[in-house]
Amino acid sequence: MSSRPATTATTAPLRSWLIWLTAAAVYTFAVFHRTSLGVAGLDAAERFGVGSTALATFTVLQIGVYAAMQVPTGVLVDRFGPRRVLTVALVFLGLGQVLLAVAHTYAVALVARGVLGLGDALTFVSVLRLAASHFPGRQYMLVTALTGALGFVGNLAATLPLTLLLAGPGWTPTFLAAGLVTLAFTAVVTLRVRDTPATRTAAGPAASASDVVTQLRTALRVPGTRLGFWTHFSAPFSQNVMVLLWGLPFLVDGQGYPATTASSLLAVFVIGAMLGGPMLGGFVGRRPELRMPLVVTYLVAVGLSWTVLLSWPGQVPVGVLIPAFTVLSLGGPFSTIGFALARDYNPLPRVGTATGIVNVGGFVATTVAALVIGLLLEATGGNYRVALLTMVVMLAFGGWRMSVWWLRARAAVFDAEARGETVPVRLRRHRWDGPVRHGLNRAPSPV
Ligand SMILES: N[C@@H](Cc1c[nH]cn1)C(=O)NCC(=O)O
Repeated sequence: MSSRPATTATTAPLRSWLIWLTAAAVYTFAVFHRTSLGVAGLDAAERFGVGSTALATFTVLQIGVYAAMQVPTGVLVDRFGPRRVLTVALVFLGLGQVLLAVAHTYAVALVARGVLGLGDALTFVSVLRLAASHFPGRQYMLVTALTGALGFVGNLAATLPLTLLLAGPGWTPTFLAAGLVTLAFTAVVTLRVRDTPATRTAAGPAASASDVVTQLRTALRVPGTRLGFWTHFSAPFSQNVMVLLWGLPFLVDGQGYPATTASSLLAVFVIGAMLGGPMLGGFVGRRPELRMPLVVTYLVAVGLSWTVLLSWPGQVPVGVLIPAFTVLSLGGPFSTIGFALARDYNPLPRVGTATGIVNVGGFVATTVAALVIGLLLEATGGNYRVALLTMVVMLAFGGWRMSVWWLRARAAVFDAEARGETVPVRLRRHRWDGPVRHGLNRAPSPV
């Protein structure tokens, strides 16, 4: 039932690290472009003569394109190899940003952000698929976490540096330069990136529509893929919703903090994830048998954090907000355990597809939570205590589904062991695991 890695080494050579770094730089570009409207929002409103609803449409379009493209991206990356998909991603990202640079109407800008969103959607899963070929299982978690941390570099570049560029050279030169640099990076990826240590391009066989459906179904039938999906669903949405949308209004309107204090408090989310991700990745890579108990403990800590935040009488003090936000900031890093599960329980030619499925989880949860909170705020006249209860309900739902698939994934591992198959992680049997059921929970044979 285990995956068959392209590498059998216990640690990856320096060359693989350099190849991964080049691929991960594409993700840094993607996050820069993804988050660039954060500080350019007011300029965009003025340039295109639009209001806040039109601006929000940019974000909705982007998230929509991203979520819709995750499973196709996984399939494409298994079929054509990560190097080719990353090259196409850069072309979309660059063209989208160039189009935005010269756009003078809202309609053209919307098309530009859609094209850019397409490039963004192709990136993360491709980088992870490449990492799965270059790194052994015990290093994969660390590499995934480091990839996430490099995304934050793009995020940071899209804050103060971008603000200064927009205030100096202005909209067109800034976005034109960003787009052209991105397009130029296609040469670096084409020349430097190799899909596996042994081959430049690791493409799968030509596949008909029914082959693709079978590949998807097979990946979905693996309990480890489902467990990865629900882990990625449950862990990151609290962090995402706070950073992307409701963190600032909660602190300013709900808690009465000045906007400057609120912005500084939100920096905890970036710092926590950047530092916590690699630490968690390094530890879980060495002790993979502890990853699910750690996720469960983490979700309980998130539940407790929300309980404290939402039940505090009056304004929640900064001394309470910082530790609570630190806990929530680890949602992104913990969600990457979902990708490690996809990699461990699927054979290499299917890891892209499984990773795409897992990556949908967090984005579905984030979108649903953000929308429901907005609706509840409107319905209650701005009562954040009630609206943010959505987080607790979503957490309980995700935690329940995750527990169900955790038990099923464990049962599949014990059954595979009983059949004499190698398993990615040796688990200790507990009473709540029930008896071994030979022949049941049989994981699909590796393709
Ligand atoms: N959960 C994030 C990755 C991450 C790691 N550390 C913090 N965040 C994720 O799934 N990202 C996908 C993407 O395209 O950004």
